[in-house]
Amino acid sequence: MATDTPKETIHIGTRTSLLARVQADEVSRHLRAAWPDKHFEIHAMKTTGDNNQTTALHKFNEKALWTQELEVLLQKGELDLIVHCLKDMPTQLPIDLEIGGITAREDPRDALVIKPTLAGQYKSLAELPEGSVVGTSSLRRIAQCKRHYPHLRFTDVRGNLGTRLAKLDNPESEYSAIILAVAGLNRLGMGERISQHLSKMNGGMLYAVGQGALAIEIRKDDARVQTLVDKIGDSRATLEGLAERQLMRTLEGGCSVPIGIETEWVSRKGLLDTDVGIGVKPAEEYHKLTGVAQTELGGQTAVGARGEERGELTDELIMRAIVVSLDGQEAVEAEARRRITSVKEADEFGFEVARQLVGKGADKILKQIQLDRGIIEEQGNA
Ligand SMILES: NCc1[nH]cc(CCC(=O)O)c1CC(=O)O
Repeated sequence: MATDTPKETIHIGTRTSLLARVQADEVSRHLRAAWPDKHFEIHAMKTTGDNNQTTALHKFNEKALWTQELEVLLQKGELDLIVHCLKDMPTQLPIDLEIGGITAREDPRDALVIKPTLAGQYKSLAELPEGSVVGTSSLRRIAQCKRHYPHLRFTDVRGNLGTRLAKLDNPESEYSAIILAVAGLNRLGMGERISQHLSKMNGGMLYAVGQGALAIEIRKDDARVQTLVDKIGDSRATLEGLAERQLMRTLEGGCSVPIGIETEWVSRKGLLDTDVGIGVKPAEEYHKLTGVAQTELGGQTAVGARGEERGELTDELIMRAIVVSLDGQEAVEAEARRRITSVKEADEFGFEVARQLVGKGADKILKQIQLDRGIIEEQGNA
């Protein structure tokens, strides 16, 4: 009779919130399906961010608010991988750790959730009456909202997702609505509470770098764990996530700075109607921007995907980004599109869009925010 050799155990770290546990479960389920001969064990622990629910997030100097305690265990070998919301990860990781992969991204948009007693009457930020209080602690959300909805007021709301919803739902609370990530609500099965899905096109709100994506942090050069992660990573989510983070890193953003982003993949095979270079983009300019080939079609200059010539799909990433001043008065926007097939290209693309933003004055907005923050914090300490 064959003796059962014990399965190798892989230790997964996560935070203790319900959302964090659901996310770790999701990743562990994918890992188990991909690696049935291994045993995956989840360990949940509190981080600095979990232990302090009152201080406004942007007042923390420590950027590794949600990650550090777990990273120490990963470094010691007590954990083999950590599941994080990509959005909560600092752009600079400890030198000996890295992102091993990013799984398929949930809906990255922001969501408007309205107080139950008002939800029948109002459906969007634009409809909320003058002076309504919207709860959010995110400078990015506040700055973009102030820009488009000067009739609303914004107040901090902290705590995990359940706590925030409970504060909103309390009929005595000041909040008429709160803004949360769609992804968190969906993962907890509360997507039906969403009144409005916000985007650049709908409400003029761009999401946070990494929002809606789960990243798996591992020890650098840990080939054993990297092999496990490779089977569950999603190449598009990984490349777009890394491109977004490179933009943020270049702008030295961190989660405390109002940078909004949208990334979108476009798959193209052959010529698209919109590529015919009449009334759209001069083909030559398009070629310079994208490297995509030009052809002559019945006297008209047209541009077509290089992929057509080789009979393959061309994957292009569109990135839209915005940097907004805290009062919403100033904003700088950029948009670019490029074929991305490697981490190197993703990094270059993020860097290029960041440079475009700086060229338009984003650095001045960011500098002013640093100055303002100094003043705000001094007042807070008085
Ligand atoms: N610490 C905030 C945080 N980090 C990740 C999410 C949502 C889920 C995600 O972006 O994957 C949230 C809550 C929110 O913004 O509503």
